[in-house]
Amino acid sequence: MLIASMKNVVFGYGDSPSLENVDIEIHSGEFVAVSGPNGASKTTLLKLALGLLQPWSGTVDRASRRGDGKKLVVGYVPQQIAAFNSGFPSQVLEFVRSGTYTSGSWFRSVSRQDRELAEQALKQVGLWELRNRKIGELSGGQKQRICLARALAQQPDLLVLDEPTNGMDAASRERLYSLLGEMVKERQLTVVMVTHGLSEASPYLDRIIELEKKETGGWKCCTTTSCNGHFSPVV
Ligand SMILES: Nc1ncnc2c1ncn2[C@@H]1O[C@H](COP(=O)(O)OP(=O)(O)OP(=O)(O)O)[C@@H](O)[C@H]1O
Repeated sequence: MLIASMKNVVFGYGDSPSLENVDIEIHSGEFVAVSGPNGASKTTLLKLALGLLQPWSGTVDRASRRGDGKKLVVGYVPQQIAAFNSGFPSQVLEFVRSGTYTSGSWFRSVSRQDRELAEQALKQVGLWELRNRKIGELSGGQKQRICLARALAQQPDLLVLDEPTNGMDAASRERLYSLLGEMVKERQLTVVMVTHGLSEASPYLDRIIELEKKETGGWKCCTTTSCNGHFSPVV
């Protein structure tokens, strides 16, 4: 099933386009990485795909329903988690559980299922022992992981992650890639992830969307596809 597609998309923040001729399709159950140097418009590409930015021209289509007719749930973990200063008042488990509210009202009472989903997500990212700590007291890598746990607690069909391994040590990065790879295989989760760690992630990836500089100054997308962990250009 086609989850999102971008056809001939052009976008820029100023007078000239920074992203040009973007043609991408994301299918259900794929693990796709978006890669490229700093400033190559990776975050911009995610925001266009999510509908947070509108293209100058071209079309962006997103599925709103799953194959079984239920609403398609999207979990988005942005790059900068600036709001978590030392005074951020929430406790870890409470924050992760708040992810489950996105499927209903903020004002409904917390169900047993919400609790179980939050607990499971926190265990999946390996931070169960920190459940009673204040978020503001955590390290950068730990904050990153609880944001991921919050997104997982939503039981998303599509997970959009912008550099989720920022601040994580090697063991945590490996654990995250392998967890995502497992969820893609077992639950038909679709993952689109901006990363600078292609070599570590590549055993789990189906495709890489690489942003390359054009002679005209903007950036274009080149897609490569996986074959037993080796990637070759899509022709
Ligand atoms: N709101 C904005 N207004 C104007 N320019 C912007 C805005 N957001 C991003 N840009 C510019 O657009 C370009 C692409 O930014 P973007 O954040 O998408 O890059 P990126 O590939 O994700 O970078 P990084 O790897 O450093 O996170 C950069 O030159 C950036 O300065």
